[in-house]
Amino acid sequence: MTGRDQAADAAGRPGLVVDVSLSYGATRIAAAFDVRPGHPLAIIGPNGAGKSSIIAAVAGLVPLDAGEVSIGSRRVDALPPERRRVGVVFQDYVLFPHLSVRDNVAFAARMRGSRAAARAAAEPWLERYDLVGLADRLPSELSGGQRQRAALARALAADPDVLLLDEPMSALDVEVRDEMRAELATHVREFGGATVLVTHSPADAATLADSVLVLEGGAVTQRGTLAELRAAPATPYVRRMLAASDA
Ligand SMILES: Nc1ncnc2c1ncn2[C@@H]1O[C@H](COP(=O)(O)OP(=O)(O)OP(=O)(O)O)[C@@H](O)[C@H]1O
Repeated sequence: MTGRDQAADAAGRPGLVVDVSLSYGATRIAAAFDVRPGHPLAIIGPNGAGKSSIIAAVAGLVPLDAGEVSIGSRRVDALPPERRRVGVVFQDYVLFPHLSVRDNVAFAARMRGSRAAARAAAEPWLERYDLVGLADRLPSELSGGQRQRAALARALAADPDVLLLDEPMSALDVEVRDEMRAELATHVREFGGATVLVTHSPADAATLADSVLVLEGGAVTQRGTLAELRAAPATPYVRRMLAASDA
């Protein structure tokens, strides 16, 4: 058994191993980390640190200069995004604007079968995410929190091995953020697979993740639990970031 197979949990969910480097012209971004199923990792860092790029690299949306992405014993970095079994929820949720909530959630199943079968497959996800009453609406007719739920339901309905959340809370009003954060934490726990979350907020990391990877200027500067970071911040940014929050 390889180390990667051992990263799978008792339910057989695979872990994620990432060791990637990529560049945009002179801007270089590199990170290596692993994520166990059921132990979400938060990537925190200042603007432009490369957090979204790492997420995009795992999802297959930007090309690598070098490195690997493996999910369990499957090496996926040469696969197109749709064959990686990675679900992504972006900052702005990117639901298909011309499709109803029902058809957004049914999207992955629709790629594999008929419209009727896909809509039937979407039904339990609509129920689970409290979207039944909203199923015939377009994304533009939803609130931010409802859009977040729909985007999560769409990502998870595809039965991904890995869930990537890029600033999932940032489009939400402060008033609903605490409630939505708790709701999202419940859904992430229910998913139970390897989950990576990009955030600027230690409060998000505290609620949604087990540990934190700090990315600064395209490189990893620290990894640990929030308590470990607080006990020994590796850089001035980590110190400032934690001081600015009471998470
Ligand atoms: N498509 C692109 N072409 C050129 N440069 C890019 C591209 N995408 C990102 N970059 C640059 O790469 C760096 C990392 O960007 P990235 O979006 O990954 O950072 P981030 O940590 O997610 O930032 P933020 O917190 O502001 O969202 C930035 O300097 C950015 O300008």
